[in-house]
Amino acid sequence: MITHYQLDDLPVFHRAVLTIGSFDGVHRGHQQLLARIRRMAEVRQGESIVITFDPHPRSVLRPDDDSLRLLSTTEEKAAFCAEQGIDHLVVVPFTLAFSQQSPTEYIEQFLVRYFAPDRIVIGYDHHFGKDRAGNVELLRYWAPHHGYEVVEIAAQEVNQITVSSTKIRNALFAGNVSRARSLMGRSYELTGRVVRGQQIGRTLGFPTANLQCVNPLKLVPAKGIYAVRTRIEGRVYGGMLYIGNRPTLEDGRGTTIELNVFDFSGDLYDTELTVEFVEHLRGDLPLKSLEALQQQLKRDEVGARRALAAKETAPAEAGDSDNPDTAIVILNYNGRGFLQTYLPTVVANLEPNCRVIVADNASTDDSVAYLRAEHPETEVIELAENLGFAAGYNEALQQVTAEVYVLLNSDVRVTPGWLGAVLPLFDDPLVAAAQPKVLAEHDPERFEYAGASGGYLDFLGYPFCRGRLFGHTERDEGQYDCAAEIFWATGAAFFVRASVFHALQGFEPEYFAHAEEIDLCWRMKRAGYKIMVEPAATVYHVGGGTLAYDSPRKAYLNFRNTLVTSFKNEQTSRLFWWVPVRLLLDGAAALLFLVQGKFGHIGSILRAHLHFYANLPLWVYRRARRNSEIELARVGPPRTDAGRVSDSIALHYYLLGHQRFSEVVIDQVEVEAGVAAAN
Ligand SMILES: Cc1cc2nc3c(=O)[nH]c(=O)nc-3n(C[C@H](O)[C@H](O)[C@H](O)COP(=O)(O)O)c2cc1C
Ligand SMILES: Nc1ncnc2c1ncn2[C@@H]1O[C@H](COP(=O)(O)OP(=O)(O)O)[C@@H](O)[C@H]1O
Repeated sequence: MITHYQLDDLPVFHRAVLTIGSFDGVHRGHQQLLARIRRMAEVRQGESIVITFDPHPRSVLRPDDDSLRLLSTTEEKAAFCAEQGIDHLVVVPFTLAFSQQSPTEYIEQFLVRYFAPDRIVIGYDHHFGKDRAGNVELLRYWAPHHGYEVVEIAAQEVNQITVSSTKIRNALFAGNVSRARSLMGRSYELTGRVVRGQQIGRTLGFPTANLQCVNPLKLVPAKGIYAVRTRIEGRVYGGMLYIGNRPTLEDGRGTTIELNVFDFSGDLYDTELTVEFVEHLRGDLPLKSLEALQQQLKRDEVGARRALAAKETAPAEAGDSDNPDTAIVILNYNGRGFLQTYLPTVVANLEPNCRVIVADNASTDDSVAYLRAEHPETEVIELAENLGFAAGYNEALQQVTAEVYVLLNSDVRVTPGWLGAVLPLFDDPLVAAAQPKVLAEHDPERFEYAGASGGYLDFLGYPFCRGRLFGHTERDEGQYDCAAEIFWATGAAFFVRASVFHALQGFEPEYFAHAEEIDLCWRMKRAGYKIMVEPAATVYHVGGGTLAYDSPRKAYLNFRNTLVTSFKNEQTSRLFWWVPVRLLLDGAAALLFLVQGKFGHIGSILRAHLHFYANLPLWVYRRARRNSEIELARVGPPRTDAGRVSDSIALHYYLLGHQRFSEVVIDQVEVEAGVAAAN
């Protein structure tokens, strides 16, 4: 490919097939369009030409607007167009005078004079010339006169390209460099010159090359720490990159970009380095001291090396869909009937980049035979024994590579668009888990017990939902249709970021079933992650499928596991008063069961407490181990306040007679889906 920067030096083109635009980032949408232009030129034995402008027209026409941020510099654009097999890139110097040509002058004095086009491929909404008065119609009008043909790019394709560019920018502003990569078809890059800093880095054992962006208009991703690659004298090195204003040092130098290169030593001052963003590791943090910063840097190095190694062995990047690589994993135990009814709804509502896996928990019915015969499109993982929900998923997910897992109960009917509504939440790298709205399959106007429109926690550690308090479920009248940051997402349809699931060692295996998702969400929130609900997606849950809601066994697991969950996750200072209060309240629940004649349930509470105390050493050990895992996985300050109320729902429900969520949580914090920023 030849890049031309001067109109007067252009060669004479033969049968030019040209397109005009800013092609910022030359992402997958652009790539498809460029491939078409190349093919058209080949068929006509002509030359493919991309015309673009530098500086960007917006910075000339609106010089006061400093919001313009570019995904690619002109040099990068040239490299990317060359990769697409384009013959010529013409970079037209954009000036005020150029913008003032009349539309017909633009056609005659610019397009026809310099390119003598055979074909002009142009978006349906393309405008040119003074006051943007020229359009596709005008190009068509002059076509017979000048002997070119106009090919209009349809609205749908143009819109897709625009939406893609916006998505990439938003992904980068949120630090989600993996998403940007899958939309762009290559990693995002930034080039900077190495300047001098305060020379503190070397004293910490981590010299950091301070980069000054070569092009000030280039988009700098969100503050945070990233695993990156860079090339120095022809060799590729891994490294970790910091973007932030160093809250630890409080030196008032504004935002800096600092790179520590692994396995390298040498003077980099005044050289130009290009970094390729591989993965977002965490957000910027104020640390207590330089020693704490040094410890954090050591942990970051471990994380960055792991991320770089994983990317090297990962399978090829996902196709041309926006969705993250997603695996819907259904854990099945003797649920052939449910599979037969509900799996077809999952298969029918799949979206690009999503696949279905059934993990069979050693069923004794003919589930596996049924799957093999009727659902050959579904992968099957056969577990050797029935490990329950928690350990079963831990085991199965060891065998599944994906960016997002959707853990789906076998008794859930999904609806069209459910994946497309929830998955974009994961553009925000701080979102670790999410759920759709869950309605009752057998009473579809009501919320379903497990999850409803998002899980919350009261100050004593009792869970409840938007749409369900204790046993009472509300009718869904759209009252909880806003997306929100919640405390826990239901295990019935649990969207979870795979890397965070594994970093926190998944579910607590001893739980067997019940409340394991609350515990995992709590740990994620303590590590700085967000848990979300997106009610624009709806699923219908049978519920009580494997264990009836009212069974003493369910009550036992419920009391036992919520006890353990609070014990492991509450702050140490709260534990002292919390245990006696909890005992008292569970005692009150036992009295209630006595009145209701549910004697089995009283036994459940007793057994739950006995089990808890008998295993106390295990829980003390687990608490310590989980705490250190959380510290290693930390991406920001804990987010345990969101979705937690500071009073008791038992008080609301039993003493004040409140049955609706909106009577307990008065000010719901509305969150627009997909725009929750990372930092
Ligand atoms: C991987 C990495 C992570 C960092 N994390 C933080 C951080 O969380 N908080 C902070 O204040 N500074 C952080 N820094 C910036 C350091 O404060 C800064 O690089 C160091 O003090 C060296 O500064 P110097 O280049 O001026 O010598 C980080 C730097 C790197 C390379
Ligand atoms: N592995 C490395 N990664 C980054 N910079 C390195 C490395 N080895 C040596 N250097 C040099 O050290 C400088 C950074 O050291 P540092 O003490 O942080 O000083 P400054 O505050 O000037 O950036 C870099 O600019 C580079 O010249």
